[in-house]
Amino acid sequence: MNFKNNTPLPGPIPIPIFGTLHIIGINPRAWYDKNSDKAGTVWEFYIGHERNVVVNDINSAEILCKPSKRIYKRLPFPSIERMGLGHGLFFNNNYESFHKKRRLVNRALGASKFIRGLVISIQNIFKESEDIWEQLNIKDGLEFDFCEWLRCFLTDISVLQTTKQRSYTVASFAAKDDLIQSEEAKNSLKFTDAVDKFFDSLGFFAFTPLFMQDYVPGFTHYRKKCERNVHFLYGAIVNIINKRKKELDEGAELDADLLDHYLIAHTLKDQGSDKVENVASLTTEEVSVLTWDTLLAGTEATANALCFLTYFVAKNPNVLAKIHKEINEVFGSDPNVEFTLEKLDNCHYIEAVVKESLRLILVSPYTVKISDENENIAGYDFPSGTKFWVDHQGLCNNPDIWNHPENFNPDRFLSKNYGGSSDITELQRFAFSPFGCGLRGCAGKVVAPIMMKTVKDLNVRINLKDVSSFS
Ligand code: HEM
Repeated sequence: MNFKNNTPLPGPIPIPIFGTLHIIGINPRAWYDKNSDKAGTVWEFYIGHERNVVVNDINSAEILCKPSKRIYKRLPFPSIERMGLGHGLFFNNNYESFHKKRRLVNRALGASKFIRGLVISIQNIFKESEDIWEQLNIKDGLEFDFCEWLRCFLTDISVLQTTKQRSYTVASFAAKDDLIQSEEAKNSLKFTDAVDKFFDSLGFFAFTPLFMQDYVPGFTHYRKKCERNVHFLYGAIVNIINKRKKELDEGAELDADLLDHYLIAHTLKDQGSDKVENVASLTTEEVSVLTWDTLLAGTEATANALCFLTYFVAKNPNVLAKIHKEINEVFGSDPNVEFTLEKLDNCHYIEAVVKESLRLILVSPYTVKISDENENIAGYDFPSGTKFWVDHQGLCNNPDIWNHPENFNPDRFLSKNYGGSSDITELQRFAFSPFGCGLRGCAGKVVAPIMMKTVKDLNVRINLKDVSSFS
């Protein structure tokens, strides 16, 4: 194993097979900060024998974040590609194929019919949650793991929007399985359980060198277990798609959700512009992988971001009071009022709260960019194929860019017209990167804040008591 390279950089000393993985420990951020403090703006570490370069300065980030065909590849997941999931969007590092899928996903997620449908689904599933709590006859309040509930809630929404299927994770969570007796509910729980397991395995797939996954007994056993889970999940998605294809062939009405969007893309039923360009429609396999990608990319990230948001709001009663005030002004006092996109657009303060929370703690603190050409970054020459880590958490919390970045201050994102102090500079606009950057930046970056706003507005109906103990 050879750790020599043309541009030696400071960084922890690697060992064969593990590289520097074994010393990262359970708090990768602390490890990262320690190395950055010691080594400065550019340093390196190794995943197995693969070199990874960390860059912390804004100029390097600007180069790596440019939307350019030169730097569009993300960290490869060879074992996931081996399972056939590399030709969708998230794990796709083939430019032509990625570009075709990305345009399609952008179009699907940006369609106003889709966004309106999403807002309605969120309200309906929230109402179900409220009904379940009522059925459980909860009078004096309910203590529950709010983040876990959010995760279930987001899972039900994402499954519905991407596969048209009802899942019952909220019901199962709130009722502790009592209300989940039907075959349909049991199957849906198996499906969402497999989704959870896939998330759990992602870290393993990303950071365990292929050699270890294939040849070191404990690791090989775990890889096989994860593969069985992927095959189950993938098979379930293919079944859903075949069923829907048949319904559409038999003349079923089109819905505004993602599945129908992918199924009719580039066919005669497609009202979008791509039809004109004579692009081939998607195969069942491609629709399955795209469904997989949008289901998985959106759920966990949004649920985690909402957990952080709730934490900050609970810790800042003055912010909660302002949210209540805005909701009363925009929606009135009737808790059953329908949420519309137009009304959500008027929630300027809540939008600022969402942004500030996304800035302060990032769901994905780093992204990895791989250049297809030689690059000169921070004064060093790097060969093509170098893996660069961009520190978005650092960009969003850099004291040279943000005034008191450690404070939770939604006013910094609220325009003066609405009582805030916002005067966001070009540099801040660039540095605000919770959704990553460049060609591979989050495909859900428009829809995610709308989801967060809707959920937050609805959540205000849950009385956050005893906020001091919220941790
Ligand atoms: C607050 C919620 C979310 C956060 C913080 C978030 C963050 C991110 C980040 C950091 C990336 C990687 C970007 C990069 O490599 O530069 C990403 C990719 C992606 N996200 Fe999100 N995301 C969120 C919600 C969503 C939602 C709701 C969807 C879709 C329904 C979605 C779909 C995607 C997809 C498809 C990709 C892969 C894009 C590509 O490879 O071209 N995300 N997201």
